[in-house]
Amino acid sequence: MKFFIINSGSSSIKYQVIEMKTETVLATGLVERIGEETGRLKNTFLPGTATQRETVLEQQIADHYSGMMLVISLLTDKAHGIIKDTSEISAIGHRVVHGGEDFRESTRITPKVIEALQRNIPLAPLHNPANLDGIRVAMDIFPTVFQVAVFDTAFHQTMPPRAFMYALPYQLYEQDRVRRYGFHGTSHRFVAGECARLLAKPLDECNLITVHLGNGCSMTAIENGRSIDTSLGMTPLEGLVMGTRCGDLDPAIHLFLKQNKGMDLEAIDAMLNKESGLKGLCGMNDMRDIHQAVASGDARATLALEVQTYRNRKYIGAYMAVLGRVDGIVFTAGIGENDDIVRAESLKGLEVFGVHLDPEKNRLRSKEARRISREDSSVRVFVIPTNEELAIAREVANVLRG
Ligand SMILES: Nc1ncnc2c1ncn2[C@@H]1O[C@H](COP(=O)(O)OP(=O)(O)O)[C@@H](O)[C@H]1O
Ligand SMILES: CC(=O)OP(=O)(O)O
Ligand SMILES: [Mg+2]
Repeated sequence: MKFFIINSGSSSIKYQVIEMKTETVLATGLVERIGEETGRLKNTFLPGTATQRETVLEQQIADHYSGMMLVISLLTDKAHGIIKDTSEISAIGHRVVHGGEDFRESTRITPKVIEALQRNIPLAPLHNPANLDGIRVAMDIFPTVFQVAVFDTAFHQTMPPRAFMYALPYQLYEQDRVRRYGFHGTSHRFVAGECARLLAKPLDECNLITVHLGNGCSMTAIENGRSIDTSLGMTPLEGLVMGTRCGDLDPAIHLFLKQNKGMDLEAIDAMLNKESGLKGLCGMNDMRDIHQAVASGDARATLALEVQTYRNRKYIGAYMAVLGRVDGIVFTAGIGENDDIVRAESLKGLEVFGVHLDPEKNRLRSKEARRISREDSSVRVFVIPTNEELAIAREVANVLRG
């Protein structure tokens, strides 16, 4: 049983083909720079095996439709492909970023669901149109295949109003659904499940803080297995310091920029999403580059690292206060899984709350889920690799089983 998992972003498409019986990845890839002069498709068949094969194509990719067509022709290539016929795909799973308040669970895609996604476009103008494009293309090419939407927002639908309401005029919530939704839910849910296994405790008895630090960053307070607060907001801009996104900000800065810098709201929004965060502070948004710069004495890179890890620490402290008892803190995603310095800095000073990192375990490089706190740490700390694609595939299997 093969599933095709699609994560269609504003200018990229990530995908995987997974054999579900063994949860083996048959193909994984990324289409980038869609709509630019030269697009790029990188595909890997049988990643991590002795017979791994990589293909890179560089050519113009006008839109998501052409991107998907290119992917499918590669996957079904007579000589090298891993799918002989599109009918071999049993189901397709789509990452959909914003489900609004309409979706608490993953759902089979029907015309009604597509309508609801369209209604939610104003809540996620950058993400949902691209997700819808991915769905439309897949529907055209695989018209008879079962398709499922898996929402970034679904896991956070258990937040209580005190956590999801903004202190704004109530009508904005009532009429326009202005509230915190939270994102990366598929990842937070996945690592929470893995953490419960490491703690040898049922998930619904676990209190956790999950820290997803990738390009986008977010943190979630999980009480008895359910999300009760999270750092991203109505859009994926609030909270932690991200690669290019600012996170928390005084909203009056908008007015200041308009009045003093002559910027319009669109320019301000673009700056906060694409030119801020680590990149805004030091000109680099890849944490590996930032560490190199820090090592060679770059003061702004050092500042960027400090601002990010200080914000992380503040949120961890806040979520400890919200949860009371914390069984585990989990680091995940590109930075969370690989960066021992960010982890150590983010937990600095929390010893007083029972968080004791084991410096050696923290430094150890590994692709495995592991504990990095000392034996006597009352709050255990873990590094757990996230796998959003596998999590989506498992959700698809659930929906398929009904
Ligand atoms: N070995 C590493 N050390 C530190 N940071 C890393 C390492 N590998 C990847 N990263 C960071 O992870 C980020 C990407 O994380 P990822 O979870 O793949 O993001 P996304 O899926 O949002 O694109 C990169 O920007 C980079 O800063
Ligand atoms: C919603 C979001 O922030 O996603 P990503 O981290 O993939 O940009
Ligand atoms: Mg990611």
